[in-house]
Amino acid sequence: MATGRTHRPATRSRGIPEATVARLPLYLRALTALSERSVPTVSSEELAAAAGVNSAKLRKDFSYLGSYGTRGVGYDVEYLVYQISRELGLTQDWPVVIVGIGNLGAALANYGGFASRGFRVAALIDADPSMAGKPVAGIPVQHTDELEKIIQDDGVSIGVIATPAGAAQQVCDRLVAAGVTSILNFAPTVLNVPEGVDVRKVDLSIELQILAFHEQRKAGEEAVADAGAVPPVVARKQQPSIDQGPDGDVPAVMPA
Ligand SMILES: NC(=O)c1ccc[n+]([C@@H]2O[C@H](COP(=O)([O-])OP(=O)(O)OC[C@H]3O[C@@H](n4cnc5c(N)ncnc54)[C@H](O)[C@@H]3O)[C@@H](O)[C@H]2O)c1
Repeated sequence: MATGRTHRPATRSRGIPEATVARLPLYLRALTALSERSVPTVSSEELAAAAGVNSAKLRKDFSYLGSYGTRGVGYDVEYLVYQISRELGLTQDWPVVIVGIGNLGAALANYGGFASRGFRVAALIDADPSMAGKPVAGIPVQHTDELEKIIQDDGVSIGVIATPAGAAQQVCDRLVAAGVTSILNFAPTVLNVPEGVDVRKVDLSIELQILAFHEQRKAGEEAVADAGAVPPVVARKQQPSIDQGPDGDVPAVMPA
């Protein structure tokens, strides 16, 4: 769900395009829901609808995984969950640190969905000395003085930045210098990172601005229709609908 900046090429070394990688979590989410309902198999059409992706694109994506399904039966749900999890690197535990334990950092720390997807919150770090030792989501907050030690001791490679924008670059530099190679940035600022470090950026206000743009356009079209003019059907058809990205999928935030 993040708009990202990455130094990786558009196609990963194992030949899976980045656009496919960005859709794998959508398939996994839909498959996990099917698995929880003990559904054994699923057709490409059903899974595509559940993931909000076009079914031809889904079949193409799965062909990169070497998964073709069985004609008349579909895909084995459990096996696909395993295959996609393995491809995304989720079959191993990923310790994650969250830096900046304010409103957002605390909400992220309390979110149970990380752990259930293989992301263990290894540490919560904040610059405010009065927070040190106070538990958030059952984990004591540690001071930023400890940042390098925590990352090295825990072998952390993923850092989440939830500090004010003005502190984000400095936090990012420290994380990277300590060995972090993937950053999820919630602060509204562009981070500069060296080659080999991936940054994904989440900004919900940008998403709202995009929705506002579409709302404004819809309102304009309704005004034209109300005035008795012919609605611009052709122009509308050429645009993705508001619940679809340009690829026909439904990201909350456009994949990079
Ligand atoms: N991406 C989004 O959709 C989204 C949504 C909400 C907030 N935000 C952003 O997330 C950030 C946090 O928002 P918030 O409401 O939680 O703010 P907040 O003020 O409640 O929390 C910020 C925390 O960061 C800590 N901090 C400040 N400098 C630090 C540093 N150098 N190292 C470590 N910790 C430091 C502060 O002590 C504080 O606890 C802001 O940048 C905000 O704009 C993004």
